[in-house]
Amino acid sequence: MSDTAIELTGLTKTYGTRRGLTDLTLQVRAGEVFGYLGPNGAGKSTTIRMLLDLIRPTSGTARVLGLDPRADAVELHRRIGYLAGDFVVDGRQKTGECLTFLGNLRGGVPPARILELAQRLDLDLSARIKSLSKGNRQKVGLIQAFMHHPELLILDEPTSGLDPLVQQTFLDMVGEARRAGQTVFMSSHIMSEVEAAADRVAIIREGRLVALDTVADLRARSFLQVRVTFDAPVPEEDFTDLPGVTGLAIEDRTLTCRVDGPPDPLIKAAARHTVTGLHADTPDLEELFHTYYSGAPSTA
Ligand SMILES: Nc1ncnc2c1ncn2[C@@H]1O[C@H](COP(=O)(O)OP(=O)(O)OP(=O)(O)O)[C@@H](O)[C@H]1O
Repeated sequence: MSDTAIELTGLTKTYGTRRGLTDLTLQVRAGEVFGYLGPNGAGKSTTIRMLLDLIRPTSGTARVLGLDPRADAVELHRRIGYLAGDFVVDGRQKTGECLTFLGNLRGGVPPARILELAQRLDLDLSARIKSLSKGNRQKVGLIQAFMHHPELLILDEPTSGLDPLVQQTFLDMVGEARRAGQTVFMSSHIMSEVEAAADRVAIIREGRLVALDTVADLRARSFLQVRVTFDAPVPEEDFTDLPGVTGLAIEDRTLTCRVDGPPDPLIKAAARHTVTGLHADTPDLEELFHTYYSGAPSTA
């Protein structure tokens, strides 16, 4: 197998006069977990649909597992596990029947494998699909994508509708796929879940690639929003001029600020008082995008 799982060159899709995706060039290496991030309408599903030949590029090319999504569609669909952003299946079927049917289309999947995944995700295989909640339907989508151990998993918003416990199970499954040498390309608009799973991340906005980096480097360029609460009001001068600290605001017993780089100076300054609460958040995707556009993070 080649060491490139997905190769996109100048990939462009327009819908009439509407922009879908503009001149996207990137490579996903075989064996990596690749996070594809962007806000609603950024072009994530448009990209993914072109990988599966569900829609065709206006210009540019996509190669998937070294093959052409159009000419080699049959072979590719066998070697890929795909979860659509709008995963739909026949609602009259029972989940188990549906998964067995989809497994047979892929050359047969042992019932024990389906059962194992259903148990891990806590999905009732005897329930009718139409009676399932959104999250439970999503589990059916995940199982059908993973069950045949595909070389490449293409997952469009895989954790949509899942509760935190199941999200964690999903992340474990991604980790196992990676250790088994499978490649995972997953889209999301939630930075934290991609951070937890991905080796590298691409960020798209308005149809264009705005960042492509390892998660570690993205995180290093990120910052923390910090809130510290104390048992008594604290003087502002104890916290001014701390390295990396900006946007400092102290109201009564609560301090909020932004920290770029190591939080150590702030933590040490705070520790001179009695800390009753500490909350540190990485910025959401929207804020991080802002850093790529203006060169300066927003201080929301
Ligand atoms: N069939 C279509 N006809 C016209 N415009 C479309 C079509 N599909 C997508 N678009 C437009 O292309 C752009 C990208 O949409 P796309 O669905 O790829 O975004 P996305 O990143 O997957 O967003 P989301 O997170 O909301 O699913 C949007 O402006 C959207 O309105």
